[in-house]
Formats: sequence, C-alpha cells, structure tokens
Amino acid sequence: MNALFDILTVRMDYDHKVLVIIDQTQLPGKEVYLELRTPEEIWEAIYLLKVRGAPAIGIAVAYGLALCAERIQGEDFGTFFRQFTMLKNYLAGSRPTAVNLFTALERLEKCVLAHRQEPLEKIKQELWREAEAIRKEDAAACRRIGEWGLSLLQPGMGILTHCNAGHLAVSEYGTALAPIYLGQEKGYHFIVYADETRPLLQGARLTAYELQKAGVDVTLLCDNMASRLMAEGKIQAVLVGCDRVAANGDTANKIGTSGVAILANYYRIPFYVLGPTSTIDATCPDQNSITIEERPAEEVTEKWYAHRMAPRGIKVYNPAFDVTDHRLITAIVTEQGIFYPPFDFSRL
Ligand SMILES: CSC[C@@H](O)[C@@H](O)C(=O)COP(=O)(O)O
Repeated sequence: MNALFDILTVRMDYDHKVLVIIDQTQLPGKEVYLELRTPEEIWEAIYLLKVRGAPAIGIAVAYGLALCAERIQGEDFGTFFRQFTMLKNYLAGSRPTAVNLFTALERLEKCVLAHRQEPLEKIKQELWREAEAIRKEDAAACRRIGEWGLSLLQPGMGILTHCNAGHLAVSEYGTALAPIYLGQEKGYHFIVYADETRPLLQGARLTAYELQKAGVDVTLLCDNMASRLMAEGKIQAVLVGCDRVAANGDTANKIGTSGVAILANYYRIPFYVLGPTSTIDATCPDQNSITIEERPAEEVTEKWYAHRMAPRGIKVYNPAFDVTDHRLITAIVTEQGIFYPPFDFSRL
C-alpha cells in the first residue's frame, strides 16, 4: 500500500466529535492536522483552501453539516429543519464553483426530509450515514476512474497535469492522478510533469509533494513552460481534474487548465478530464451557467512569497477557475466509464 495514503485528507473523528483535515496550506513544509468543530471553522477551512479539491470539499462539507446538525437543540422537526437550512446555506457560501459542495449539501437535506416523520435523534444518525456514504462512494469512484484512465495510457508515457487532482483532493487515489498511482502499482513507470499552478501553487506544493512521496517520477515546471515541454515531444497525454462539468462537456477546473488544453490541441496531444459523476452538473447546460470564483488580490501579489511580488495598489485579476471548451477535450473519464464527444450529460 502506498505510504502517501496514510495521510488522510478528510476524516471524521467520531470519538471526539471533530472533523479532522490535513491543512493543505502548510504543505509541503509541514504535515499539520486541524480539528474543526464549528460552522465558522469549517467555512473558513474551505474558503482558505485548507481543505480543497472538488470531491474533498464535498466530503468535508457533508461531515461538517452532520456535525453541526447534531448540536441543534429543540424537540420539533420544524425548529430543527429551520436551523439545519441556515447551516446548510451558510456552508454553501464558502466556495461557488465546485459542484460537489452543493450536491453533498443537497444530499444531506434530502436525507433529512426523507426521515422527517422519525425522531430527531434518528435523523441525526441518518445524516452521519449519508456523509459516510459520500466518502465511501468517492473512494470507490476514484479507484474506477484510475482503472478506466489507465486503459488510455501506455507504460513510460510522459504525462502533464495541472493543479492537484490527487490523493489530497479526494480520498485515496485521486482523479487525474489515479491512473498514475494505479500504473505505478503495475510498473508503468510514467514520467509525470506537474505545472506549478499559479497563483496558489497547488501543483508545486501539493501535486509535486504527493507524487514524490509516493515515489513517482515527477518534474515540476512553471505554467508558462508547458508549451516548450510539449514542443520537445515529452508529453503524450494531459490528465486534469474538474470542479464542474456542464451537460455539454464544458469543464471548469483550476485557472490555467483551458490554456493547457489549447496547447495540447495545437500539439495534437490527448487531453483527458477525469472526475467522478458527482462533479457532472446535468442541470448546467454549458459554460455560461458556471459561476467562476474570484479570489483576493493578495494571492497574486504576496501569498507564499517572502516579499511582495507587485507594486502596492496594482489592480489584480484573479479568477480561481477557467472553463475548458468541450471541443478541446479528448475524453471525460468517470467511474462509469470513458465518455467521448459529442458529450451529453443532460440525463446523467
Ligand atoms: C479531484 S480535484 C479536481 C479539482 O478540484 C482541482 O483540479 C482543482 O481545480 C482544485 O482547485 P482548488 O482551488 O485547489 O480547490
């Protein structure tokens, strides 16, 4: 078993009734676990990317809402449901783009409504069950994504990835990195390149860290070096994760992903998006309906750096995600299989 998987991205400590996450903002320097108890702590951990990556956000918010709901006082369902809805809406405001956050919250709400005739204690138990189910489904989905993804790859391939869609973004295998970990178990010897992923450096801090820790051959590059790498013939496939896939296949993922897709298209390199079906939003027809998160200017001008990197008062453009047009995507790999164009997820 891969030693990397001893690190638990998100877990529920039932004995002490705390949500435990590894603080991803302190990686790779320090492996620090945080215990979260209150709605404010959970909201802040998601907003500040202490826990991040679409599936991991979904799991954290599901455990978080079950945890906060357990403490709701009162005897009648109406009072419970009002407070539950307030908590749910509060947590939903932490980040707007990854659909997993919203589907997890909606699953918990449906669970409450399905058990509304039962005692509140029973409803609270059911919420824990639902949150646990979300985590287990994610772990199983990632393994299947890895198997499907690996079927597209050959031993020794050069693979480029952007952002972090690995173990730290989900449970166990990851999405985009799942075929790499599975391939490693089977002796595929992939040569992996990780974009550093400005401005928050998920590639440098997280992907490079986790692949190196797992013993994968990984090389770090700045985002603006990908074209050179492709021109040198070093990349045979691009694997990326996703935060929200629209019904027509348009895919929101970390800022910079669409640029990589455009480059891959130019160099005729297959560009694969890998994610669980929980990241597909059948209600969202295309990219025009995806909300793109805008983040603080300081992430560009000073975060992670010892010195400020730009003049004070400079105007900053800092969208956290972009959308890759479906026409640039070779295939979308889910736990249900590999989907090729033309994509139509409207009935998924
Ligand atoms: C399996 S995670 C897929 C995506 O969530 C990932 O690629 C990504 O864009 C994460 O963005 P982040 O802002 O770090 O949460």
